Amino acid sequence: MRVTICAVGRLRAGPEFTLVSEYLDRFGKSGRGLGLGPASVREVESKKGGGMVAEGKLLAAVLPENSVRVVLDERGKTLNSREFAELLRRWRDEGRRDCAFLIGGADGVEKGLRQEADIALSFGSMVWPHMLARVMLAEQLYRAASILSGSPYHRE
Ligand SMILES: C[S@@+](CC[C@H](N)C(=O)[O-])C[C@H]1O[C@@H](n2cnc3c(N)ncnc32)[C@H](O)[C@@H]1O
Repeated sequence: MRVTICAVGRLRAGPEFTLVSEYLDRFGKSGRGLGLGPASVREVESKKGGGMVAEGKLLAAVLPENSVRVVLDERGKTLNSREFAELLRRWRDEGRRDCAFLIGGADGVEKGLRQEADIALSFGSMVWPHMLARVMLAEQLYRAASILSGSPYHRE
């Protein structure tokens, strides 16, 4: 199952970019034998303004067809890392070819996209900058692949 992170905003070279690249690379390697990955990033930017609605249209345009959709949203459901890994495993076992994660901009993900998503996933009720949410997602993808492969990276 391929993973696509559809995100508002361009991540320039810097610590967040390095971390996202590193974790997604590790996810790709750990997930290969599990039928998970690779992961890629599709970034959108509304240069003419238009806020959340314009960003929503751009995000919808880059979503892979028939993908399972996960919106990252602080009001969403919190999962522990094993539960997140199980969710990925279930979608993979159901034969889903694509899983898309949506990360919004300063105003969040447009309402329609939030309502249509298969799940809204929260990293806690605090609001994080979108680039940190991207780093955390990339790390949790790698952690999920480590859990499913039985690697000792994840400990409880
Ligand atoms: C600066 S936040 C936007 C917050 C905005 N108030 C809202 O209503 O969504 C940018 C993006 O980062 C992600 N994000 C921030 N905090 C999050 C959290 N605690 N859990 C999940 N995603 C989060 C979401 O995708 C959000 O759209």
